[in-house]
Amino acid sequence: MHFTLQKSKIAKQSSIQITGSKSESNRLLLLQALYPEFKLENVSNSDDSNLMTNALNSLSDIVDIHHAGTAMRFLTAYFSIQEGRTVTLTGSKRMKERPIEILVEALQELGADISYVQNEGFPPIKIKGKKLTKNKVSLKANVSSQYISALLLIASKLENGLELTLEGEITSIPYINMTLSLLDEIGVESSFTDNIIKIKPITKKLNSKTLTVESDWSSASYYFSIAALSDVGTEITLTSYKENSLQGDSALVDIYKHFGVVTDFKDNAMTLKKEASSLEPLTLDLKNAPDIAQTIAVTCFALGIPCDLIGLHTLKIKETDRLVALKTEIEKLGGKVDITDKSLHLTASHSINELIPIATYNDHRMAMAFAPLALKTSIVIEDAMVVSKSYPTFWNDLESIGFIITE
Ligand SMILES: O=C(O)C1=C[C@@H](OP(=O)(O)O)[C@@H](O)[C@H](O)C1
Ligand SMILES: C=C(OP(=O)(O)O)C(=O)O
Repeated sequence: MHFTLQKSKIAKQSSIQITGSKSESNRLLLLQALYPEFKLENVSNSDDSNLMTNALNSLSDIVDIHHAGTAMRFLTAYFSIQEGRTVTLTGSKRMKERPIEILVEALQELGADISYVQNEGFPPIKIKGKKLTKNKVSLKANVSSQYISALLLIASKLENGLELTLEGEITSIPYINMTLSLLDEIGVESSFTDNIIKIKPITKKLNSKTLTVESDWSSASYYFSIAALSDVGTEITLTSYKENSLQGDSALVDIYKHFGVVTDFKDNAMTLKKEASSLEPLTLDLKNAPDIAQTIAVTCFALGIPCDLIGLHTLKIKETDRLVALKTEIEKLGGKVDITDKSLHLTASHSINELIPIATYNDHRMAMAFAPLALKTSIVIEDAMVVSKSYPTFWNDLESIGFIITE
């Protein structure tokens, strides 16, 4: 379904409630399956978190996690330790192109029984759950942090815990720290020094408690972009956010100062306020926050700000090759983009072509990142419902603040 977004103007003051972080939810859902003694509040309503919940509750021997990358990686580790159970873990066409070999090899080294059903190194995989007795493994850390988080999430259930050596430059580190912080919150001890992570095994029942998931910062990024493109004085309040977040995408607060967006935290909410700003070029390394690259590139394009985004080496193995997708769609709209396999350079442009259909490539973040452009010109978003992967109520929320959207 294509959505047309008429050139819109948003309310001077508005408020939005986004549900819990998809990343935190998918970790905590898995941990809850391992340790049923704790409860969760503000769990993400995303497709990916629903798929995670269903997969953890499923008794079927085939589990299909569609486009959900974290679910694919985390469940590979989870099913590896479900003794006596055999599961084939599969996903969408794109998921079958997203590499999983580094994680599979690490689990195999720990003793897991995993085999490839179609192509070596990629889903679908067949996992025969068993007790893993080894506790030391090394893996490449520069491809996806999700492999590392997957191992950490099951580590406290291994009889000797886990000692993980990370080889090479570590990518997306905040996501690894998020995993360790959540483990700490439920009572699992760990250490992370230099490139070695150690997790202690848990032998007794954990203390029961309720954990409240903080709202999703990657979803919040679209409101930072909307604020940046709005009139000076516009305020958007987003609830259930804290200043000291576990989510690396909270770097948005500093990054969007460049675009005149000032963030105030009060009573469990943050208010984004647009102030006057200049059009200085922007250079950013996003290796710690890859999911906000599309949002930032489109903000720059909309404001006519040139930018150099580096540290984007993980983007080509996400829901689509996000570097190619960004270049293709921004250029359709009249921009000029140069990419390598890990960077994007945007040349400042001074106009945006109207009503060009923007392709979304089964990537929720393509649809959401381009939507704020409607504050500058009328746009068309193809397959607009892709947003449900992480933010199912995105379009309703945009309408509630003044966007005019028609099918
Ligand atoms: O662990 C996580 O929850 C995630 C880690 C990141 O992936 P990479 O480590 O592959 O960059 C991020 O892009 C993804 O959306 C969520
Ligand atoms: C990359 C993402 O998700 P995943 O890897 O979990 O599919 C994302 O949400 O931007």
